[in-house]
Amino acid sequence: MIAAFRWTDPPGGAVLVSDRSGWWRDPRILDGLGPALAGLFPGSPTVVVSPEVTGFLIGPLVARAAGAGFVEAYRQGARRPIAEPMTWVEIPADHRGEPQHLGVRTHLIGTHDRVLIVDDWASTGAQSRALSTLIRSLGATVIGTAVIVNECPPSVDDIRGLLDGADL
Ligand SMILES: O=P(O)(O)OC[C@H]1O[C@H](OP(=O)(O)OP(=O)(O)O)[C@H](O)[C@@H]1O
Repeated sequence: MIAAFRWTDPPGGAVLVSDRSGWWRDPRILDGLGPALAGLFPGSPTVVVSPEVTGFLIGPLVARAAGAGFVEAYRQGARRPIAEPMTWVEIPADHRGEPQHLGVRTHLIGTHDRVLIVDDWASTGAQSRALSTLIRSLGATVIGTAVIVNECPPSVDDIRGLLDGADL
């Protein structure tokens, strides 16, 4: 996975950005991601929840491996309004320092659910923290957050990664 990852220097950009596309491009890595991420936490989730947009790629892979369903967590303002009733949570500042809201269709998560949050990357842990709050507000249990790269200090919530920031 390390060989398939690159830091890129976009034109006019002040900072390097991560190019994770090599992970999805490699059939062996793509095939292994779901089981590897599902294996970070013992126990059987009933549902995987992932934030837009890269989470929509990773989350279903993990759900398949875990025998769970998948629920999208949308970013407010990123698309046309969703017709069904939504439950939203505020993120005061994401890793870019900008506020945002994440929301799920309320009827898709209930008190019987054990939820695994999945994403490609945890930087500050803000999205994981906010999604945990949202899921608990619906009465469900949060198993933890599984990510490919975890840059958060060990003290930040229950986030587990396949790699940490130093690996890249
Ligand atoms: O731990 P945090 O500080 O909350 O940061 C983690 C988030 O940052 C990235 O999202 P990004 O905004 O780059 O969106 P993307 O999925 O569209 O790449 C990544 O996909 C996580 O969702």
